[in-house]
Amino acid sequence: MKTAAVAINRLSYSYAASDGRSVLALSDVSLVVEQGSFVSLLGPSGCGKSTLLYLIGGFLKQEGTAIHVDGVPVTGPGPDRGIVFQQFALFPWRTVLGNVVYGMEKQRVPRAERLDRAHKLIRDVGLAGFEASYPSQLSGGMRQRAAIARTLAVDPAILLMDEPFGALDAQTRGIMQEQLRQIWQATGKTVIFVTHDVREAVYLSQKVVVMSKRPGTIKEIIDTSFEGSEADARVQSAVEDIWQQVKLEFADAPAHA
Ligand SMILES: Nc1ncnc2c1ncn2[C@@H]1O[C@H](COP(=O)(O)OP(=O)(O)OP(=O)(O)O)[C@@H](O)[C@H]1O
Repeated sequence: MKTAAVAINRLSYSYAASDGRSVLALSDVSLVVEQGSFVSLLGPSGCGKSTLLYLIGGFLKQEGTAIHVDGVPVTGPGPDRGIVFQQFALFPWRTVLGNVVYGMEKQRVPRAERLDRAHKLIRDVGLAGFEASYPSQLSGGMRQRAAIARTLAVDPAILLMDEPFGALDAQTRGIMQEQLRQIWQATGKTVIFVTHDVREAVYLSQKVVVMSKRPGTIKEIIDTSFEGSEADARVQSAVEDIWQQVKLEFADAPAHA
């Protein structure tokens, strides 16, 4: 049996709003993400998808021990969890190569090894030839590839992705989805992927977690690991089913606070 990379047990989370009240963003969320699996979080705007991702990443603090990564309670960020944001979080003053080696410098990986690893990753994400370019000289898709390479460079066991392709045009997005799928299959990393796009979620993931409107709860977890000759038809029918679920939540979701 696969072991749980992430186990969440009855997690609730509130933000302190500026008027002193608190905003309940997540309510009683329980979820197991198995090691090496690809799970998408889907739900209406403001339902707490990013909040859940940041809590798993340890970037938001929570009291208690509702989240475990490999059996250890999350108390803060760690090198076992890498995050990719929608807006390409690259250092503008560093080249592509400089960005990709950054985390390895912090980890004191020897220079020759970090350059080797960086060059390989840059090739893997299709950026060979752009090592010396600065982020401002790259297209959106290229920047996001560089950001993915930078996150992969420190070899996190778990990749947390917050709408990583949300800002890309449809064609680039399709190419990036295919590349991510290949990276996932080649590396066996656990991926938790936030998206608004039902088709993207079904295409990429083994499981789609549908969340309710705020306060976010888990409405349904749908198995989408289709293989074989029926796969295409089953993807299509899963997209339609999940879309129906999500539509109900979107229909009466409050405006994003
Ligand atoms: N710093 C904050 N202070 C107060 N409330 C917040 C804060 N950050 C988020 N929220 C609220 O918490 C709820 C969940 O936000 P979150 O960004 O996790 O939702 P989301 O599902 O990722 O939304 P989207 O799909 O629009 O990105 C929202 O109602 C939001 O307004």
